[in-house]
Amino acid sequence: MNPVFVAIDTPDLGRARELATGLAGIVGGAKLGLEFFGANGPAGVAEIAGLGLPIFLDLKLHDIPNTVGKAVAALAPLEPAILTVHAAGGRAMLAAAKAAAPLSTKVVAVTVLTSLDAGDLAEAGVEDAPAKQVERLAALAHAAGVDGIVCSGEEVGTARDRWPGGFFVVPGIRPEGSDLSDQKRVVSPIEALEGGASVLVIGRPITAAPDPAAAARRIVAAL
Ligand SMILES: O=c1ccn([C@@H]2O[C@H](COP(=O)(O)O)[C@@H](O)[C@H]2O)c(=O)[nH]1
Repeated sequence: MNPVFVAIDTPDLGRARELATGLAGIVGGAKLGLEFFGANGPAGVAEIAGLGLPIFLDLKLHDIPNTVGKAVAALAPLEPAILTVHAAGGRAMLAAAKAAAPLSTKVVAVTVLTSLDAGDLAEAGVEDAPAKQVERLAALAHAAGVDGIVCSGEEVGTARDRWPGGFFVVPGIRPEGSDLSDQKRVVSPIEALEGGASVLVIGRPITAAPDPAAAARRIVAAL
């Protein structure tokens, strides 16, 4: 399977359609997140899904178990290949998400956002390093019965060792020479893959390139 999922972060349905059409056959799937969903809703997701790429619905749900379970049930007709929730929502919330998801959907728990470093965690009252917090939340996600986690490429190797059958989604991917933007824990595509990533989420290095298809081809060819 092609592990590259392109993050289509735009509120513009036409632009999303153009990217998904141009990248089908080059990448393995399309990730649609809050920006796209807020503007276009489930109908927009269904329209992009109709273009042929597997859909990763990255809504990072985080609420009480009943609310998250009902939200996942409401999203179930979209049958996303992957759906995110926040591991910090706790064991019962994670279990409720998994129970409400279609069998074909991988429910993955976001551990520590790749835009955060140790200083950011300390500001939120977490004194441990990101790697330790990822380890803790990965163990919780595993125990709760979801399919895997989202973490950075800096932690995926250890996480994979501890959960060999897990599904590991790695954003914060930056090919040599590309802008970090708001990402703080980044690795290259090949480092993420060699670390044990199941899916590489890559947004701006592809979508902000003058020729997104050529940028995606270069990344996939280097794996
Ligand atoms: O920890 C996380 C979780 C999710 N993301 C999402 O991945 C993409 C990354 O986009 P880039 O343009 O390649 O930075 C974006 O949609 C985020 O919402 C993440 O970056 N980190």
